[in-house]
Amino acid sequence: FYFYSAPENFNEEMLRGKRVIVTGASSGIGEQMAYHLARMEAHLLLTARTEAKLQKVVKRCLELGAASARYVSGSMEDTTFPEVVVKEAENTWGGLDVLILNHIGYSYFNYFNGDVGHVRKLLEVNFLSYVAMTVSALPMLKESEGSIVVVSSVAGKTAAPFSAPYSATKFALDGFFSSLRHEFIIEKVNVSITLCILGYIDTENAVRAVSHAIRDTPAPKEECALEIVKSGVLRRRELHYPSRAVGSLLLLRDIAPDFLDSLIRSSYKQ
Ligand SMILES: NC(=O)C1=CN([C@@H]2O[C@H](COP(=O)(O)OP(=O)(O)OC[C@H]3O[C@@H](n4cnc5c(N)ncnc54)[C@H](OP(=O)(O)O)[C@@H]3O)[C@@H](O)[C@H]2O)C=CC1
Ligand SMILES: CC(C)CCC[C@@H](C)[C@H]1CC[C@H]2[C@@H]3C(=O)C=C4C[C@@H](O)CC[C@]4(C)[C@H]3CC[C@]12C
Repeated sequence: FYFYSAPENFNEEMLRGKRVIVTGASSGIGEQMAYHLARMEAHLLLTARTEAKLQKVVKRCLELGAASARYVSGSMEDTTFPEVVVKEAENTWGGLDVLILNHIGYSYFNYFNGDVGHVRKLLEVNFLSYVAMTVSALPMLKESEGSIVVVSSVAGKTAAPFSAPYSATKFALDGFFSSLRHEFIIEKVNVSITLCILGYIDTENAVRAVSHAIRDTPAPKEECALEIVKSGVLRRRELHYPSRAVGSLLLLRDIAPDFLDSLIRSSYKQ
């Protein structure tokens, strides 16, 4: 169906020697992706703000078998930082195979408080920096016929309460990257774009933010991270994880949107 052939089955050797950038790799799902990629013997460039955490993750990646692992620390609130990260990859590897965009800025989980400045900042960190990373990395990705992986959420396909700014940034990713995917196909640019639609995952930050308010049991971050890596390498269009829960949610969204909305509200503790 696509003009390029996408492999059917995943094999860990597909990552051996591949040059991969992972953003938001100091904790949560990004950290777990780094460990999977390390086991698969990829070259890693990790980024996030906290240098001390990145040092520990890099050390662990080297122990796990990464072909190489380094980090560059900085904040995606800084509009020059995306290019700094990509330049680091260019200088060390002279190319890039996979760009995994995963970081998010801090969101409060509550009624929208009218703080427009927060929305602006979150759009910069969660959305515009993804665009800037893609623009900088695209020449190398075209050259390698590589892959872009964009980590989003069910909140980027259907809205839930207490996450208005966050949800807006995730919807923006879908609009931008799904449009770009069309253009790549039209222009025969052989760079895949995988949008990852995740449900509630058991990362420390997410559990701290929502466990008091949400009844659901979160899915494991280790398995989630592996599924993201696999779907990117297999050049899938979208990943739905956990697959049944996200699948039913999206089906309901299209056939019974009011019912889905009431289900979502009833999953919140009163
Ligand atoms: N956990 C969940 O329930 C769900 C998560 N997702 C998505 O999965 C992805 C990962 O989420 P999760 O692992 O839970 O998140 P975490 O909060 O665990 O990790 C976020 C990462 O982003 C980094 N980060 C935070 N602020 C900035 C900044 N200003 N500039 C650069 N990096 C920054 C953090 O490191 P540092 O603080 O050192 O900068 C950290 O490495 C996100 O895209 C999220 O939207 C989607 C659905 C559900
Ligand atoms: C049918 C229902 C069970 C489905 C409802 C699922 C809703 C409630 C779940 C699914 C995705 C979840 C959000 C998410 O994507 C990531 C984060 C970032 C974290 O740092 C703070 C919490 C936050 C905003 C989650 C909040 C709760 C969300 C909206």
